[in-house]
Amino acid sequence: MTTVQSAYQEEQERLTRSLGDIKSQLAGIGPRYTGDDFTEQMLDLQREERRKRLEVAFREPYFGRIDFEELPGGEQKPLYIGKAGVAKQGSNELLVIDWRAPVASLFYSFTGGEDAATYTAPEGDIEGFVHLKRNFMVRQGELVRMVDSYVRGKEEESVTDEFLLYRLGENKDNKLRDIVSTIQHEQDRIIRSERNKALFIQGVAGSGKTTVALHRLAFLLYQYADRVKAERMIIFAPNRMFLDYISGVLPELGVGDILQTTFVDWSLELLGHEVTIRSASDALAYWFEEHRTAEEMANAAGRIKGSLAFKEAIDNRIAELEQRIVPVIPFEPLPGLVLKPEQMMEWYETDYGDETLMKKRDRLVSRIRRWFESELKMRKIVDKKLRAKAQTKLNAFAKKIPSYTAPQLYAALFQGKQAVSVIPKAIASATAASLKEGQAEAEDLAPLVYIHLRLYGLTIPAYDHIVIDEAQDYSPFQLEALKLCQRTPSMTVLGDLQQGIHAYAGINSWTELTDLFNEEQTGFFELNRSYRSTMEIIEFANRILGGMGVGVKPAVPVFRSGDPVEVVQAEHAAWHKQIADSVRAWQATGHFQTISVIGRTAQQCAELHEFLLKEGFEASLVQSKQPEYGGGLSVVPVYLSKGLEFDAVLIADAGSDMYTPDDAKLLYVGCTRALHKLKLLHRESLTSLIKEEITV
Ligand SMILES: Nc1ncnc2c1ncn2[C@@H]1O[C@H](COP(=O)(O)OP(=O)(O)OP(=O)(O)O)[C@@H](O)[C@H]1O
Repeated sequence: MTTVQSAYQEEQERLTRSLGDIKSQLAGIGPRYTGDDFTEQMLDLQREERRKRLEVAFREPYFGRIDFEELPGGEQKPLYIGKAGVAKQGSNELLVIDWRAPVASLFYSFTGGEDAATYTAPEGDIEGFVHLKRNFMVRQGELVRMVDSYVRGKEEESVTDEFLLYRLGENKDNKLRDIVSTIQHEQDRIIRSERNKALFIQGVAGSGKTTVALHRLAFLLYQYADRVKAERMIIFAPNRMFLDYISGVLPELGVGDILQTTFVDWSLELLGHEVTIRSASDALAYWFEEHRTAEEMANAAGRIKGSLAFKEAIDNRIAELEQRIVPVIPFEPLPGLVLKPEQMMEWYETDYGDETLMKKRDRLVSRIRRWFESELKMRKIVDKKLRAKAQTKLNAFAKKIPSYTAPQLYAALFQGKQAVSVIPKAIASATAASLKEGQAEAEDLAPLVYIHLRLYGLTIPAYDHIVIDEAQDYSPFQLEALKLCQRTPSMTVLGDLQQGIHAYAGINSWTELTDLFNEEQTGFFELNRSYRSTMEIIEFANRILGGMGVGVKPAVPVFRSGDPVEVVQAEHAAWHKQIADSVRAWQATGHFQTISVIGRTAQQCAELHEFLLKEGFEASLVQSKQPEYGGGLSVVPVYLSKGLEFDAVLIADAGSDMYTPDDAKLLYVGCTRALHKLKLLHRESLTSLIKEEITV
């Protein structure tokens, strides 16, 4: 038997022993408690937590091993690393170390070399030699793959990326997956970054931004278990379908209860549904079903309403309102009974210091009412008529102390002479008209939420951590609103400017968002390696953006080669048939689990979908309101494909009439969805965004 074979056998035996241990621990947990005793219920919850951890461990106890010799004088020890830490039955000795534990960081940060490696533990930096770094793949209790990526003294034999390449070469189903076994060093730095920061991540398509953010949540919950609670964490994603797509990762990492929502849904809830929103699909249709120029996007209402200039105008308006809260005239409900403005100001300033504006206002009104009641009592005013008259005066006086809901104050910003000057007249009057009907646009939500929070404060517990995915589509104003929902900034904000297809609402530069935080509260990371697609696909997609000029950083592919990208001219009459033939040929290989036909508009996709159904394909049509992503064969409008990925992608029509020079980001998004296979058809001449014809 060779050394490799015997090592493999030893590992298989250890695996079998570990699984046996975990199984018997699971069996020992016993049935669930269903009685009324509170202590028992608490104990039951703890047992359930443990059961879940053990179940995760039973599926795949560990994926890595690192042999570490702590200096000075420590023993060389094998450490097995898995998704959930497990102690040996009846002992404190660890069978599996949680991937988030300090020592496990070595598994991700160590990239070879004979020098001592270091990791940071609560007691300080720990130094030592790494002797072995081994990757495993365990399926149904069997060791199916074992790769040594580092063996001390035999570095020439180390194969750093083999395991990663194997994982990347696999097909994808309808859900994003965890990457604990192959987290890369540059990703690990982000995941393990300290808590009290607004962390910004600019990452190219497929660099693992979404995945990394989810792993970061799991890390924070582990590392700061006493200060961070899952129910006080929130993830903002672009739409419901995307939330469904990422929904498998956190449970697989043993994390539950994190609120996952869209900014629109969250805002409407916070505003108590006082406004309704024009459907997101209408806005998408406006921007994507017709050609819109870059200039139109740059001057869109969303950009202006999302700007800091608008926020400043609102801050000024709130400051003015505050000036008007305390009456400047005395209140005299009865002749000779006078409440002076100075007294009201004193109450306002000294008694309700930190409260929000409308709370202070309401307290002031209550205080005046209490003063009124006690004065009447003291003066023994019993005459009913006199009392009623005084009461009417009180009510009239209280009414004059301004009170606003967020929609009321917001609407006032667009009306008549009082309209704020930063909003162009046409936009102001359109907004005023919609608000009259109780309707708002998505871009009105950030200012509305901001006003609501400034007037009434947060009525839910402040968030411990906020994740914002696809943050290039967020305005500075949205972040300002979210900042009010945290005690200290603790955010992970991720996106890719190169995929900023919603430029009518988002940012052009990260500084628009990073400038909202103090420098010491901010961290900025870039991820330039792309893990999703083959080299051929990434290089092809990079060339689409290449024409955009300065500031565009090309994605760096992992060395994973696949088929060349195909660009094929289609005859008008044969276009449909060519689409069906391509899909059929891909399906026939049996290599691809998810295939997407990506169209330019929702209408084109609906037609293609109908055609594919007629041809006998089982295909789903992705639409903007969709709550779920089903995998398999799907037809997707390009602007809804962002964030998703498919084994094979067919860009249905990359003609010059479909993708104008302004649509580079859109086409880039479409092409970078493909993992293994990318093909583009075009009926008219090929879009000028693709410089060279790669035809087969
Ligand atoms: N370290 C890794 N090991 C294995 N797979 C990885 C790794 N990092 C990323 N991936 C894979 O790369 C793909 C892209 O990841 P993800 O969707 O998180 O990237 P993204 O940067 O958010 O992409 P995009 O901006 O294009 O939507 C996923 O299939 C993910 O599993």
